[in-house]
Amino acid sequence: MIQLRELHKSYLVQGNNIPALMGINLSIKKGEIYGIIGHSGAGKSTLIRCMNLLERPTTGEVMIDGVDLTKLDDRKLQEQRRHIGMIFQHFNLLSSATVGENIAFPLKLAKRPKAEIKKKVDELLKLVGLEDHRDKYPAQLSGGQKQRVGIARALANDPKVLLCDEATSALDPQTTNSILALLLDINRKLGLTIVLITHEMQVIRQICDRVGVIDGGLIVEAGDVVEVFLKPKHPTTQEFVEQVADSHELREAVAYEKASGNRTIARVTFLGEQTYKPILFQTMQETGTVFSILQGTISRMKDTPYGQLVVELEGSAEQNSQTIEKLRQRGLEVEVI
Ligand SMILES: Nc1ncnc2c1ncn2[C@@H]1O[C@H](COP(=O)(O)OP(=O)(O)OP(=O)(O)O)[C@@H](O)[C@H]1O
Repeated sequence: MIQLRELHKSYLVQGNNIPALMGINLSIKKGEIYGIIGHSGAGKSTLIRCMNLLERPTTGEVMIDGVDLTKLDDRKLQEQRRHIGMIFQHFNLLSSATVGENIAFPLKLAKRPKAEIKKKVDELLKLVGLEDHRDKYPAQLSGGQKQRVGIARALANDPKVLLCDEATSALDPQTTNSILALLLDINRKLGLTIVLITHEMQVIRQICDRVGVIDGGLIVEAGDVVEVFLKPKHPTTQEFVEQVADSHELREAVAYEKASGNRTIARVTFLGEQTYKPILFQTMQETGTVFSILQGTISRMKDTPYGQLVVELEGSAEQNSQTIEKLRQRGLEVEVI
């Protein structure tokens, strides 16, 4: 649905070219939720704004559903932009218009008939759960409700793609969850392709299918969320994964245990169905190994359950390596740390 090829963007600041994107190649499939994560200044906003040419790339291609936006004249670009909805961190609502009028705005711009606009606004209010707020003004709404208006307005022209620019960064954790749940619901109901940028791994873990990590204007790692999350390779990715992994406490526990003897400590990863099976306990029983758990997580990445246990094996060296071998044979990922 979206292909970015060799995308470069520099800003001219006081006569100097400041590079923000340095050759981005990215392919986003129809119907998926693709997350782009990066630190402040990495180029996230520039990248997402290049996807609808709010920001014109210096060089490179922006293909949306087979059309290269960089090659279009202004009129054709306006037309194509109707297929791309966008929501923003600070909502960007018209403060002097009601909720209903904000949602109707893009339909009026597209010169849709009145009856059609009313029907569409009704549908969208229902979709985002704001049926009772049609005549309120943005100032009378909570942050979460404002973002729901932003989402409804972005969907008014039935876009193929929804771009989300830090859409939950101004919201508290509970409201963030409800907006992410709404985005997931819309993605499933409408088959809409969603691209979101964020600096929070939690957002990626909750709703994205795939993720790209941006650092210094380049995608430094990309892949399925499950893969990238469980085996982060690039140091920046590792930092983001640590945000949600209690790594500090773990490092302390591992250091303490290692200091007190020649122990084997392993991180065992369970994925999908394996997560709820007693594979670890059974294997330890078979090899007669005693173990203790230093840290454990059982959670989900979107629809995929996973578990990660850090265990200390207290058997003989032979028992421990036999245990590790058997766990691997049974399909678990085991990393000795
Ligand atoms: N309009 C602009 N003029 C000049 N430089 C800009 C402009 N917008 C962004 N930049 C620069 O481009 C680089 C990337 O900025 P960008 O806003 O895309 O990063 P970001 O990852 O979205 O950061 P943040 O999360 O802080 O918004 C930064 O060095 C920034 O200073």
